[in-house]
Amino acid sequence: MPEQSRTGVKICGLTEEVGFDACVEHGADWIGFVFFERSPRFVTPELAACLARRERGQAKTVGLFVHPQDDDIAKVLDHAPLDVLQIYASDERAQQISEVFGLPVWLSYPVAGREELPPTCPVQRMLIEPRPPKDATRPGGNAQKLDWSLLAGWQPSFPWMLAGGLTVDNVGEAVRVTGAPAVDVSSGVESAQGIKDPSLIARFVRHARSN
Ligand SMILES: O=C(O)c1ccccc1NCC(=O)[C@H](O)[C@H](O)COP(=O)(O)O
Repeated sequence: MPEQSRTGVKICGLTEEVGFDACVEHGADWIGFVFFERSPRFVTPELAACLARRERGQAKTVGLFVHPQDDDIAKVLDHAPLDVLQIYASDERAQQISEVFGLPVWLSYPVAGREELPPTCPVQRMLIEPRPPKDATRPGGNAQKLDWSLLAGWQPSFPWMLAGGLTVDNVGEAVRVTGAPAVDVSSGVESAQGIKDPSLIARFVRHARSN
């Protein structure tokens, strides 16, 4: 977990060793694996397990699931020991998943307006990101930026994370404008969809914590 005053950083959608090692080397707090088959970042449980074994003790692993059945999660956990489950589902389903698997759950919470910001947190953390475009093939990982002004002055009593369209060039401003205690990125640190760029990862982590 990041120190209290230090912005937490999650790098999501790891698929290969070079990118994974860069996350570890440059101090990412969380490394995400996408178990959504239509994503260019999809990994099998076996590949996730193979990559996770390269972790050297600091970063936590996050498994990302979209409206999963219990079996979908169980099959992954049979191979890959995950520290956190990031879920796209209802509040109630996210709570149920946390109870079934006894793991911390983060609920991905797409918003389009300030009135949609969550008043409560049914799980361990809310991941606030933009509602995907109507033609999107996936609910996240679309390099789509949220209007950060929606979050100005929002100070929930629960842990949250900002995601969506973050890059090495805008993450510092995003943290300053929103006060986000943690940030999440996928597209913004890639040289191609699903391929992470180690230098972008290094710069993103540095800029996220430069405030
Ligand atoms: O990353 C994906 O391909 C993905 C696929 C399906 C559901 C969620 C997905 N990503 C979720 C994340 O947590 C992303 O890191 C987040 O949406 C930010 O993505 P980006 O705007 O590309 O930085």
